[in-house]
Amino acid sequence: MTRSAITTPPPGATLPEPLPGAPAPGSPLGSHYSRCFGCGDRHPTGLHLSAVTPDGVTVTAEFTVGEAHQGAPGLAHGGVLAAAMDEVIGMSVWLFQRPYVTGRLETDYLAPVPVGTTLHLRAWCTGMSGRKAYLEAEGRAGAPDGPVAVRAAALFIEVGMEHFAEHGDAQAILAEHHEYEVNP
Ligand SMILES: CCCCCCCC(=O)SCCNC(=O)CCNC(=O)[C@H](O)C(C)(C)COP(=O)(O)OP(=O)(O)OC[C@H]1O[C@@H](n2cnc3c(N)ncnc32)[C@H](O)[C@@H]1OP(=O)(O)O
Repeated sequence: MTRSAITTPPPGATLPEPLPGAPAPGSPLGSHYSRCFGCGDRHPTGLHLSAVTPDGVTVTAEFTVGEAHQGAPGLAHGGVLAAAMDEVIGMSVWLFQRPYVTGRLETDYLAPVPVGTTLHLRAWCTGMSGRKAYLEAEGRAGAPDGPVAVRAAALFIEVGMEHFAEHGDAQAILAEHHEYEVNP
C-alpha cells in the first residue's frame, strides 16, 4: 500500500486487543444503521456488506458489485469501491467500542472490478495513538485469496456521540441505538 505519512502510525502507536464483549469469532456483525449506504439492509442500492470478525479486532466482509454500482459500463465505480473500503474499515473501528469517523481515506485501484464480482474485503488496524486510529483494508476479487483489486489506508478520528446528534439526525440514532446517550 502506498500510504502517506498521514495514514502511517507514529512511533509509539499501539495495536488494539479484543475488548470484553467483542463479538464471538465468526459471528456476524450487524449493521450500525439500517439506511447506511455500506451496510444497511434497508438501503435499496447500497453495498449490503455482510461482515464477520475472525478475532475481535479485524473484520472480513463480502460485497457483490451490482448494476447500481457501475462507473464505466459493466465495471464498478471507483467511488463505490472507496465506499466499500471506508465501510469495512468503519466496521473494524466499531469493535473498539468508541465512535470514530473517517478523517482521511487513501485508495489504490489495482484491477477493474466487473459487475457480478464478489469482493472479499478485510480491514485491520495498524496503530492507535490518542484519538487517532490508523487502518488498512483490501478487496480481493472472487475469493478470499483472489487477486487484490483495491487497497486502502485510512486515518479515523474518535469523536463523541454528540458529533452524530449535532450534525446528523438524533432521532434516527435514538430509534436504532437505544444504548447510546446522545443528549446527556
Ligand atoms: C455511528 C457509526 C459511524 C460509521 C462511520 C463510517 C465512516 C464514515 O463514513 S464517517 C463520515 C465521513 N467523515 C466525516 O464526516 C468526518 C468529517 N470531519 C469532522 O467531523 C472533523 O474534521 C473531525 C471530527 C474528523 C476532526 O475534527 P475535531 O474533532 O475538531 O478534531 P481536530 O482537532 O480537527 O483533529 C484531531 C486530530 O486529527 C487530525 N486530523 C483530523 N482530520 C484529519 C485529516 N483529514 N487528515 C489528517 N489529520 C486529520 C488533526 O490534525 C488533529 O491532529 P493533532 O491532534 O495531532 O493535532
